[in-house]
Amino acid sequence: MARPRILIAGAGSVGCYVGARLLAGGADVVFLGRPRLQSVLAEHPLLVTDYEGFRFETRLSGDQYVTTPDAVGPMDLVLVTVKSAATREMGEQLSSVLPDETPVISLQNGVSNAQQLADALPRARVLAGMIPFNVLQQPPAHFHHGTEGHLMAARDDRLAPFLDAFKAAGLPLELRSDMTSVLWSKLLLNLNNPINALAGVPLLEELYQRDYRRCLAMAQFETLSLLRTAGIRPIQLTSVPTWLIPYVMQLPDWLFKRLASKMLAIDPVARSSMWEDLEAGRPTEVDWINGEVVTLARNLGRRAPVNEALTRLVHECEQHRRRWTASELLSSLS
Ligand SMILES: NC(=O)C1=CN([C@@H]2O[C@H](COP(=O)(O)OP(=O)(O)OC[C@H]3O[C@@H](n4cnc5c(N)ncnc54)[C@H](OP(=O)(O)O)[C@@H]3O)[C@@H](O)[C@H]2O)C=CC1
Ligand SMILES: CC(C)(CO)C(=O)C(=O)O
Repeated sequence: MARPRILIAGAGSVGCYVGARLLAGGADVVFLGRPRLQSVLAEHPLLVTDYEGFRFETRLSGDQYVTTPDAVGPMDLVLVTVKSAATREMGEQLSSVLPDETPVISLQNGVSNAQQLADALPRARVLAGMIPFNVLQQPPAHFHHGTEGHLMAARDDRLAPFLDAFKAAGLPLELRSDMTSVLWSKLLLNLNNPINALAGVPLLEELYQRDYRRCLAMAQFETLSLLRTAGIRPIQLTSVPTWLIPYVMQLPDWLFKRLASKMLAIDPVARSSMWEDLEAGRPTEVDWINGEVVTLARNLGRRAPVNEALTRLVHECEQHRRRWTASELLSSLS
């Protein structure tokens, strides 16, 4: 497709970053977002950068950033990039404006957003997607991609015409037939989100402390055991096989740091999206991450006490913000 028209449904960290890169690659992109960011973008350019030195700055016109779905017009592809709590509302808003069969990719964390969107958009072609890397928003409108990995989405013929646009954007999209495994594999990595949010420090600073890593390993071991029972095989998303990650997390700091420089391309400023939510006083996605593990356990007639505890602690933190040291967090989970 020469110049696909792509809607970013939820112009926040992921949406602005992916949308701006698609724009830089030549696609026709419309951002649907809140009036707050619209007024920022009226004053300041949209700037995107990545950890490998990519930089693109642009001024969006009034037609390129809209705040209601009615202003959107026909779209070739929709990327949904809202937080999980906003998925249903976004789906309902889009349902009145999207032509039948429009491909819609959920570029979100968690394992159930695509289904929620499909329920709200029965006439669209909703597909699960996965975004592995971190995007940090810095005022006024700078979105920085701080970790490695590439986009994935469910294999579907309707996505073939868009692959060149993603490639031109420098964000190749891999089509997969095993999205359940892909999404659970990403969720295993996202089990670090609550730990990073509770720690209140950048990802690297957190991961360089063994007791935080031990908390992550506990949550991952618990999840891997449930996935085995459920017959879901994780795929490898980092340079380390997924099943090995919790073992690596338990290594002493000196050894972990040595391995991490090969294993993790993480920018020193990168933080989890859950930290961003706590910082902004928004409800987090903990119910769509650790909460999904608790639900999976319940469906299998089991319990997931570590993920239950992390869910509870994050909800407490949403009410009364506090920082957990590594040893405090470890003893509260042990
Ligand atoms: N940030 C990251 O590094 C990563 C995030 N992810 C996942 O990607 C998804 C998106 O995350 P992220 O980009 O951080 O989220 P953000 O909160 O930064 O972005 C979502 C934006 O959409 C807006 N929005 C929500 N509902 C509507 C609506 N109905 N109409 C218009 N705008 C709306 C939100 O506004 P408001 O807040 O006012 O509701 C917010 O500005 C999540 O599932 C997240 O877990 C995955 C990998 C990395
Ligand atoms: C990229 C990663 C794993 C970073 O924590 C993430 O998905 C998030 O912040 O939500």
